[in-house]
Amino acid sequence: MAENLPMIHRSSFLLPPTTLTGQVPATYALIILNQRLPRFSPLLWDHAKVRLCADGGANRLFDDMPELCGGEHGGSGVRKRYKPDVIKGDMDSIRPDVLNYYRDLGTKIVDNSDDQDTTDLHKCIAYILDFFSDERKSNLCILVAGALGGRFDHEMGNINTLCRFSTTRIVLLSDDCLIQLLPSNRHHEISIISSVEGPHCGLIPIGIPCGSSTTTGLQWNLDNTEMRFGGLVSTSNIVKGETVTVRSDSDLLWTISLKKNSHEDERQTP
Ligand SMILES: Nc1ncnc2c1ncn2[C@@H]1O[C@H](COP(=O)(O)OP(=O)(O)OP(=O)(O)O)[C@@H](O)[C@H]1O
Ligand SMILES: Cc1ncc(C[n+]2csc(CCO)c2C)c(N)n1
Repeated sequence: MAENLPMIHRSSFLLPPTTLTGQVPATYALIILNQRLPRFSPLLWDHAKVRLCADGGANRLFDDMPELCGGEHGGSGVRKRYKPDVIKGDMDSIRPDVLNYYRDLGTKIVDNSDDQDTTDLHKCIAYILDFFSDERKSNLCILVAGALGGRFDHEMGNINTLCRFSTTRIVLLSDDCLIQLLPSNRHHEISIISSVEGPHCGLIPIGIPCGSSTTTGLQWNLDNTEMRFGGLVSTSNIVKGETVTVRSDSDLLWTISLKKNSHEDERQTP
């Protein structure tokens, strides 16, 4: 039964697509939020089969991508190359010039201004789940750029989205770290790509206390350990091996630091 097999996690989306020979690739979708674009956003873009901007995320794509691409083809060349498939949200943050620019390029605009009860990130995830067939959904991984840092209510809203869509693989990313949910109905094998991530990491129960968690591959492993807010949560832990394993009786957040300059290193080491 699938539940008995480990769920494998590997941050391959942080490596250039050309280096991923011999692996069955995930089907990636990218959502850009309204926060400064992480430096590796062009890489995430190249991995993605569908790219969405959540409302004001379109401003960030428009403003930040030319600079991130080193002004290679001038701002307008970069903007045309990085055309989102969809802009979706309640449209109270996107600038009119940005909306008109991408609409004229052919981006689909979905105005959900009538829905003031779910976040723009939630709306984008719902769109992606409708977009892919059941077969492709089984291999789907949604990358969310700009999900951390800045407003704490937004950060918590983004983490809540992981919990609302707990059966979908979603990775929240910032320049500094990534966060994903490890559902308790599976055990987990996290393959560490040490050129781009680690060593700092954390395992955090969310919503409810966690009665028992057991890990391998960390400096401070959990051994049938209870975690709860107000008691122990595993922060400032360190990855020790190539693989971290996690078993737990409640869902946990897994977070790992991302290395600065990792892509320069990657380019130097073929
Ligand atoms: N400072 C931030 N930190 C983390 N995520 C953010 C931040 N700002 C925006 N986001 C994310 O980007 C999405 C789109 O942002 P946008 O500013 O368009 O949202 P919004 O609904 O207009 O926000 P609000 O009306 O609360 O200011 C949000 O749904 C949220 O997921
Ligand atoms: C209890 C409660 N708190 C806050 C909001 C506000 N809100 C939550 S999501 C959203 C859309 C943001 O694009 C807005 C305005 C609400 N509806 N209900």
